[in-house]
Amino acid sequence: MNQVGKIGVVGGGKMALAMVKGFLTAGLTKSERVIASVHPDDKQSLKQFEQINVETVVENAPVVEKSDIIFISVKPQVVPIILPEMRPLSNNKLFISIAMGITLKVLEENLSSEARVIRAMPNTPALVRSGCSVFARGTKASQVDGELTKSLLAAIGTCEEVPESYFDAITALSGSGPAYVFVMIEALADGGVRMGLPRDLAYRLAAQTVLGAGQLVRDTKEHPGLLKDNVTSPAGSTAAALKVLETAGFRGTVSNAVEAATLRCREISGK
Ligand SMILES: NC(=O)C1=CN([C@@H]2O[C@H](COP(=O)(O)OP(=O)(O)OC[C@H]3O[C@@H](n4cnc5c(N)ncnc54)[C@H](OP(=O)(O)O)[C@@H]3O)[C@@H](O)[C@H]2O)C=CC1
Ligand SMILES: O=C(O)[C@@H]1CCC=N1
Repeated sequence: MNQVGKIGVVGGGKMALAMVKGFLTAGLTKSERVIASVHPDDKQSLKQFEQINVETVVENAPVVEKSDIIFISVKPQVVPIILPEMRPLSNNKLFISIAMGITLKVLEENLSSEARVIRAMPNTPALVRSGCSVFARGTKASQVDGELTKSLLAAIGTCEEVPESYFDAITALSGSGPAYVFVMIEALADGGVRMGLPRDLAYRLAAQTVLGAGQLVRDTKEHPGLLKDNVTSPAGSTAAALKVLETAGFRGTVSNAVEAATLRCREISGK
């Protein structure tokens, strides 16, 4: 635990809170070694950081000054506002930006030339240490910085180093992906309720079904199509359901959703 320096969070919102709670649950750091800037208007985040005994401040400067590793977790539109504030304090600090669409080039150009910068893309299941994250290193970030980032993000799920060119598609797939899956879980449960199940049972079964199906793909490494075939009995109920999904363009719709999110990331990146 001692090797992880003091962690700062600039923009203590939903994703930052999920990560910090994950770090604390993983025993990677202690609440007194974390500091977060939280907007006074974001009363909910303020309360939640206070509940986990993390020091909160309204200014970003003290976060940078007091920390070794600083997570940039404001919305992409706010990044150009906060980088100039942080620049004079950013020498020799490690910055890990999780902001959608904000490139390493933009981060490096707007922080001190001595700042070490990493771009990461986590997702909200980090809260329960089942997230998946990727990261890419900037020009000044060393292999040791990469290993440190990996140790932090791997404590809250899986973590891989990837080329930065993958980031827009990854943001669209795994960054935003939990939202698509939550819609799926809600829809599965709604269907069950429509067919007469109690709501709480329907949510429990829907959540466990998604979790189990994901684990089956991950652990067996079988093709998802084969696993789908294993569920689908000839002239059975699954085949009847799949016909409805295929007729409605389920696959194409999900795939198009990933494309739409990727294009939005590219737009933010100015590509
Ligand atoms: N949510 C997710 O699943 C994921 C999000 N991300 C990225 O994480 C970042 C944050 O997203 P998310 O947590 O959802 O958003 P939130 O809006 O919950 O968090 C951002 C926080 O930054 C605060 N803020 C606004 N302006 C400033 C400022 N000038 N200085 C300091 N803090 C400020 C906001 O306050 P206020 O609300 O008052 O404006 C808010 O509390 C985004 O860049 C997003 O792309 C990445 C992966 C997944
Ligand atoms: O919706 C967004 O812009 C962010 C990026 C990934 C998840 N949430």
